[in-house]
Amino acid sequence: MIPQSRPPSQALLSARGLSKRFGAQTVLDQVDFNLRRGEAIGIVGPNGAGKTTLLAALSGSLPVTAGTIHYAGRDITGMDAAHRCRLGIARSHQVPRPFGGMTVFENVLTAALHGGGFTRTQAQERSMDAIRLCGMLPVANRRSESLGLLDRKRLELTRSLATDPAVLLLDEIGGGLTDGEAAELVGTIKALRQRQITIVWIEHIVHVLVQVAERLVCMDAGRIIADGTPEAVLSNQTVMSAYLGGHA
Ligand SMILES: Nc1ncnc2c1ncn2[C@@H]1O[C@H](COP(=O)(O)OP(=O)(O)OP(=O)(O)O)[C@@H](O)[C@H]1O
Repeated sequence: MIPQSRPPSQALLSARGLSKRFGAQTVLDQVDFNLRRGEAIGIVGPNGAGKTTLLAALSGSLPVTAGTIHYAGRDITGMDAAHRCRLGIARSHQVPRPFGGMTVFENVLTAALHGGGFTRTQAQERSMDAIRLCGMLPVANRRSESLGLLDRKRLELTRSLATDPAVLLLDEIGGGLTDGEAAELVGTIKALRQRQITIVWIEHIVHVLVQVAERLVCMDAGRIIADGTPEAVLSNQTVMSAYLGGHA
């Protein structure tokens, strides 16, 4: 028999029995999660469901209390975020965290050098490619602290892209955008998919999310309560009651 902690053979990234507790509070409760190469998954769920915590656990920025994570056939459960980033797992944060005192280009270059582990020449090329793809060229020489919210969110995406990820974990990069800006963002994410980047995207704006995600995962109270096509998940009774306030 295959041991429980081994990922299914087709999974690129796979979590088994993932739990995270903060003191007495269980924020992730025995989560199993599989991501196949090239997929685009949307993660939805009410506030406090554990979505950001799941992303943090997968990226390595938060150690888990229990469970295992495998990536490309390797157990990465104890590996830190920097190491996982070099292996191809990049994360953008819900609250943008640009390096102050640096331009947009310098921010992106720093990510490519230190997150991606590239040589300076490679890092410059990767940075320019990511900046172009994310529409940041007009602001490339601006100080990051002078950017508005939209550009700071774009910078988060650009920095993670510059590390040359195989898996991109995106946390609410669409919040607060106008319809036109959201359409631009969808265009960018679709371009990333054409580059075979696997995407996990937490987003409250579901009509934007489903333009990219072919699979939705819904979380509530630290558990995955639905996983399937957007149509199936969004019409699921348990999902509807979770959004209306009752836990499944
Ligand atoms: N560092 C922490 N210490 C203590 N509790 C935490 C910590 N981080 C998150 N939590 C708690 O864990 C729960 C899940 O938080 P998380 O941010 O993962 O939810 P979420 O689904 O991403 O919510 P939202 O949609 O509001 O961003 C919340 O109750 C939150 O208060």
